[in-house]
Amino acid sequence: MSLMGSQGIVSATELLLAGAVFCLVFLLIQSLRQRVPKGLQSPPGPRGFPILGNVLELRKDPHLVLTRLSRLYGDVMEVRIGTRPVLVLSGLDTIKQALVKQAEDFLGRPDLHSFQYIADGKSLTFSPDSGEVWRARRKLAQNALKTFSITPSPRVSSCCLLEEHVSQEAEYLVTKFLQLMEEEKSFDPYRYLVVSVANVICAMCFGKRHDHNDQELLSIVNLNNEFGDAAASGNPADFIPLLRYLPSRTMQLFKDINRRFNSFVHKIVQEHYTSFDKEHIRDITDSLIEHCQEYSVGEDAHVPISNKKIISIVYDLFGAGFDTVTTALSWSLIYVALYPDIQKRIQEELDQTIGQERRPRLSDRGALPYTEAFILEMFRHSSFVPFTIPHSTTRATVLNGYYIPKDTCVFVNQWQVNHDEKLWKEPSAFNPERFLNAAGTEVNRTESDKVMTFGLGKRRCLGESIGRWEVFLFLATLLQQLEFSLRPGAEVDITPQYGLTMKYKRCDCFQIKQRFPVKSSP
Ligand code: HEM
Repeated sequence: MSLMGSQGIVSATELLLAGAVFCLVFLLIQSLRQRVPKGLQSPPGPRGFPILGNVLELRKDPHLVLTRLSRLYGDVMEVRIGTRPVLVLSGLDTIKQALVKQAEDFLGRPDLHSFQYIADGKSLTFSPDSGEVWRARRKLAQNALKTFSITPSPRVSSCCLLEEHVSQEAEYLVTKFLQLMEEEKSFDPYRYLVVSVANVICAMCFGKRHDHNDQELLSIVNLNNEFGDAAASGNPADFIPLLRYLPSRTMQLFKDINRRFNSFVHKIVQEHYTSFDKEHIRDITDSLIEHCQEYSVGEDAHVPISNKKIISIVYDLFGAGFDTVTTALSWSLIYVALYPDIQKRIQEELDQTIGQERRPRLSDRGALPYTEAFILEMFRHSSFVPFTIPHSTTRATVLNGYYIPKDTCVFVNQWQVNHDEKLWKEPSAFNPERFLNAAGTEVNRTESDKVMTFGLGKRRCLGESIGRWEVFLFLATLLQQLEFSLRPGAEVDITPQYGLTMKYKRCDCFQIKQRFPVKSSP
């Protein structure tokens, strides 16, 4: 994620007010910047304007602008956003060097003003903490996700696991799309995808599925879109500190979105506290409450974590768990509709491997190389998460011979890696076969490991497995039963619109055909 955007990040009034005051501050900051040790140099980068830095260049499609600039300045480059220097990393080898080999140096999150409003400043994902408490919370989150996604146990029956939730929602979508097709002749699948995907993470986090017309859930899934837009169009106060003290529409909107999201989750958590029964752990929220009761602050000899910081993990999991997967699925559907031959090949593979008598299961994944290659190409080509969440250096370090001071904000350009001509033949072509071996029977792991979608290293996406499973199972279930196409003559624009996650312009131009009569799954 980056805090720049297509809508212009700073309003004219804010700029004028800021301009006069900050000339002085800028000069002061420049003089206070850490000195570069002898023999090393600062990363190169484009010259910016005083106060604004490179903001004007980065207003529109920053992932493309920074990719272009990286060709001029290299894989380690410095731009300035407002008064803040930002390190921009490109090139798979350089990014691996930073996030994997020098993981501890690049582990932090920047202390951005707006991040304190996410989960009341206790977000596992966005708060600047990257020490022992963050590690312990990340482990707790990983265990909770694992318990409620794949591993049947005496405490969690298989009906509560991811596969069952996804299968149930995918079946709902098949029925709904057929009904919409009869009523409206063409439709926009996004509205239904987002609620189905949200229902999966809701079931895991809160033990509850919502009706597709549930206004409360609909308002929350829409909030998530607004969150992505607001975060991506950036908060000027994050980069020009004194703007925090001036009224700002962008910041007000961002606070509002977070307040509404927090109160939705808070209410559910309170209900869980009231009905909690340690003999019957229903979902991730219960398992976190149980953890709070068993290891309250001070009792856990290793890392004391406050109850608030334990419970707020569910905010991160719920918040991160549906926009990303929905966006991946909506890109998948537009690609199969645009490339009917590719869709046919996936369906032939599904027919040969699974047939029509039963529904796809997660265990089928390894036997469907073309479907997997398609999903990899969807991730690569759309690169719908153009940047990771910003990182920050935890100490002064050296990368590719350049000196990087402590607390430097770092943007990692995933889009650049996925479209790098040095890594990919014809990167702008959509071609799943690039991921298959010559016989077309196996996914080539050297190629698939080059795709950057979930970040890398210690901050790598915590829900990566779940995200990949969900995309696979939703897609396989939909394509087994339905053939997707676009309404003849429909004008579709799939240019990604810049945001936290990039989407194409929504359109109600999808059509479907049932491939064979629906049978219930054994
Ligand atoms: C296709 C689906 C998904 C994509 C493409 C995706 C992508 C990402 C990316 C790029 C990051 C930032 C990594 C970094 O900063 O270096 C991230 C972080 C994260 N993701 Fe995902 N994600 C997906 C699904 C999920 C799901 C389903 C969950 C939870 C259920 C989840 C939970 C998280 C969390 C908690 C973090 C923060 C990790 C940390 O800061 O330590 N994600 N994800």
